[in-house]
Amino acid sequence: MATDLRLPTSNIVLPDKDRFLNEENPFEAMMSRFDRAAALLDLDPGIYQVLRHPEKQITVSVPVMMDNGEVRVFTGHRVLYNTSRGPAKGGIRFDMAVNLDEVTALAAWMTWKCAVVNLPFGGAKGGVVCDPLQMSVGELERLTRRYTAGIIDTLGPDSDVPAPDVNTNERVMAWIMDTYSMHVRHTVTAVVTGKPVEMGGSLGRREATGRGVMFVVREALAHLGRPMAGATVAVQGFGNVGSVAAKLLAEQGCRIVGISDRTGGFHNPEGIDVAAAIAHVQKHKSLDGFNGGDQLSNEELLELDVDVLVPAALENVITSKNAARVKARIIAEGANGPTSAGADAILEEKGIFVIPDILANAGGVTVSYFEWVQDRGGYFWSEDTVNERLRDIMTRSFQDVLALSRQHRVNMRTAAYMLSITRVATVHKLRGIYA
Ligand SMILES: NC(=O)C1=CN([C@@H]2O[C@H](COP(=O)(O)OP(=O)(O)OC[C@H]3O[C@@H](n4cnc5c(N)ncnc54)[C@H](O)[C@@H]3O)[C@@H](O)[C@H]2O)C=CC1
Ligand SMILES: O=C(O)CCC(=O)C(=O)O
Repeated sequence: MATDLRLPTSNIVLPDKDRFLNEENPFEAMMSRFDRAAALLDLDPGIYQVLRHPEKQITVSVPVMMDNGEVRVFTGHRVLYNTSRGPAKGGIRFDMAVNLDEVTALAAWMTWKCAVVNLPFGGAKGGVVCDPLQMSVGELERLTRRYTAGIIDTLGPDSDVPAPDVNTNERVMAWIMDTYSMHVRHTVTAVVTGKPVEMGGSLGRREATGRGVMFVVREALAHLGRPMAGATVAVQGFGNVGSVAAKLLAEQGCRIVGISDRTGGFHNPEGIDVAAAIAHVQKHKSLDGFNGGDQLSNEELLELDVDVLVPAALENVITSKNAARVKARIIAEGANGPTSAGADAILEEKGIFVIPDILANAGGVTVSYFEWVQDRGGYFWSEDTVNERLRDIMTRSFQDVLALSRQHRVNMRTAAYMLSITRVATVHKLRGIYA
């Protein structure tokens, strides 16, 4: 007879949700999806309580000597949401909008994301409240090193492994790796992923999130019986995720008819030259001044009549305020949390097929996992091997979530949460721990 893994029923009172009432609070957005899936799973009440709370929240003050001699003190956070399945994994962002609720939500999303693609990681996220676009390279390096020193106790290849996110990149990861290695007095490449290839980074990591978006869009179009060739696509955000997704979707025959970044966007029904847009951004740091077609706002881009919409910039760009006007047939969430919980029902009613963030943008952390494996093994793979293994994981995960959504007659987001919560809860039960 199989071992009974059920835990004793808990009588802990449900937490007060009042402090998360705002539709656009990312933690609320995450938690309302979690609650819906948990209810369908009939989750053990004790495990339900555990999974509603972050394991650890760290806040540090980060003093930095600016180039003009002034000392400024920045605030940084690192949140470990759940580590039952393995070391905490998740990016670090530098942005003025960073706050503890947002970082906690992003850390929870990392937990579900790693589980949905079945990586042996827990979830974490970090952030520093700053405007990196206004800082010199020297100031950014000092900020990064001091922030790393502030959170050093959590970091390590077996405990907490950062990666790039909004406004951070390979260079920032190199500084984190170096600062950590100096503290422990030997080189530890596996303490961060998304590093330069020359120092233990993986081939294919830079493109991995956008490539993963391309793979799930390909699966979704096939599922809906639509051809990839000629499918029209609009992409919001033209950074790491958006620009690579646009490039690879165009290579697959899609027509990229809309792109945007923080400076605004362009619409061209004939198709935008994505390579030229990437070259423009490399030279000018934004799409501003690019000759890409008719100018349009970010709000208008989201409402274009396209086959596929890829929000790949920020949270909460599709909310109950504009969801009714979204005309895309498929939304592939390249960003984390681009759709508010309030928008979910509206999109579902309109019959829009949403590939949720925790699945659609999991390509990045999947290749981060490959990088961690390669660093620990000291043996590096070819780019083709990385891309093939990424394709296999993204395709299989899409099909796993689709099968569950059909079985339970729920949308893809609820199915993705159900799959990942089940995987995390199962490990909690097996380990016999509540925290
Ligand atoms: N880099 C990665 O591997 C992963 C990133 N993500 C998520 O994807 C999203 C984008 O991340 P990255 O591409 O890495 O960041 P990035 O910093 O490389 O690019 C961000 C892009 O968004 C644009 N943007 C900023 N504010 C905007 C606004 N108000 N309206 C329109 N566009 C705006 C920027 O101009 C830039 O083009 C974030 O939600 C991030 O958490 C998710 C998984 C992995
Ligand atoms: O590559 C990673 O470890 C995490 C990337 C990330 O922050 C994300 O998927 O949101």
